Amino acid sequence: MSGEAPFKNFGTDAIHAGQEPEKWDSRSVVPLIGLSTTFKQVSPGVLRHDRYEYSRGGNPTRECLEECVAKLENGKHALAYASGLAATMSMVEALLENGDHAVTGDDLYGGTNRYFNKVASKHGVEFTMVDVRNPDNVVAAIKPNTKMVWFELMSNPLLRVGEVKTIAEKVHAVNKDIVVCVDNTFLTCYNSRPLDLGADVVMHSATKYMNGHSDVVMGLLAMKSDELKKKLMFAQFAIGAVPSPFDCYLVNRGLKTLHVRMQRHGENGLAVAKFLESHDRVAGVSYPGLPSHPQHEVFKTVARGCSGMVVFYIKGGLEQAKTFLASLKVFTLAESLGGFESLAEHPAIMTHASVPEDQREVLGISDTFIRLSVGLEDEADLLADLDQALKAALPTV
Ligand SMILES: Cc1ncc(COP(=O)(O)O)c(C=O)c1O
Ligand SMILES: N[C@@H](CC[Se]C[C@H](N)C(=O)O)C(=O)O
Repeated sequence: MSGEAPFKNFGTDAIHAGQEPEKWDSRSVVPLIGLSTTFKQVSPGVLRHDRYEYSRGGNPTRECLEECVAKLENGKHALAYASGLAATMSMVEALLENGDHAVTGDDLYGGTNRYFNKVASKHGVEFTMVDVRNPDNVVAAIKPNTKMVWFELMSNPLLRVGEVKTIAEKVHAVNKDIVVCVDNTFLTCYNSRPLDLGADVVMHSATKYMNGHSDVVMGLLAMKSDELKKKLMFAQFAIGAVPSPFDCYLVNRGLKTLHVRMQRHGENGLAVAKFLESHDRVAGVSYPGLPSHPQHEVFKTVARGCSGMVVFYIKGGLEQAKTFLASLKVFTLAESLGGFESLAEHPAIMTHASVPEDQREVLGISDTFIRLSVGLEDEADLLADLDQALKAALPTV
């Protein structure tokens, strides 16, 4: 799978869409960083080209990024936010009211789970979490007041696959007004385009692969519908969880190499997954790009390739997991993912500590469960590092 040709013109669009030098009086080839918070009006309430008024509502550097993302997602519109969670919150604020209901995946990034169930629920929105591996579970959870379905295409942390096309078709057959939102942080539009598979909105924590350099926190939403864009743009302006022009500049720059980076992340991810699968200190590996993944065939229908996210269970217990993580030299023990550098972490203690313990137990986010974000380093160095750390954790098998 990994290595297949990307979507047509992907690299060219990543580099040129929304970046026209003619946008700027100076004909700048690289977009300028527009720091001004406010823009001179022609007369009260009349804006030049009907565009910028105040930077929360629109900013030229942010617009370059948003146009590029819309193109890469094969959407019509994209909106940028101060973080992935700010994008998620803006969706809920824009689409749900007190008394409304949403169906979500049960395997979600811990912070999304925390936001839905501990924050948004306080404002009268009800959430039902289901295992989206079976699309019928989503349909069965729909109520008359359901307004949104939300799941991760490749879930964090278990790397379960949400069958976007089937889920969107079945949900829309019940009620075409239910907004299906897919968090595609783990795969990106290089590997899958949920809008083309029937989703209404695609969401990213751009903090991860979309920026790819672990130096910006940002969220993105993309969509085809003008009506959804209008609602979401109003919420973006009215709530104000927007990114800085400098961060927009950086993510826009990161996108220019998305296709090159994702190709290598996919190659290294597959190599690591295969290596771990054959390692005698490893109890089990999950990587949707591997034929052994229970949803490998389904995965191939929703994605063209996989990323650098690999999860596995180490043999032994918590002590062995901790020793493994402490012994790594090329991989860094840290939260987050999708950057050029390889990271390793312990979801139960780190990224998913906010998921209630009973839920973690049901899902299998146990003491021996380890998540890797495989970066762009040389494959041989990554494999050697994993090997030495596994042997340090389990000197004998
Ligand atoms: C899959 C996924 N969605 C959403 C988020 C939230 O994004 P952010 O940290 O940019 O707010 C994260 C990580 O934080 C994530 O891993
Ligand atoms: N301690 C943070 C966890 C941040 Se996790 C960041 C990223 N989504 C990942 O999965 O690594 C918290 O929000 O509790």
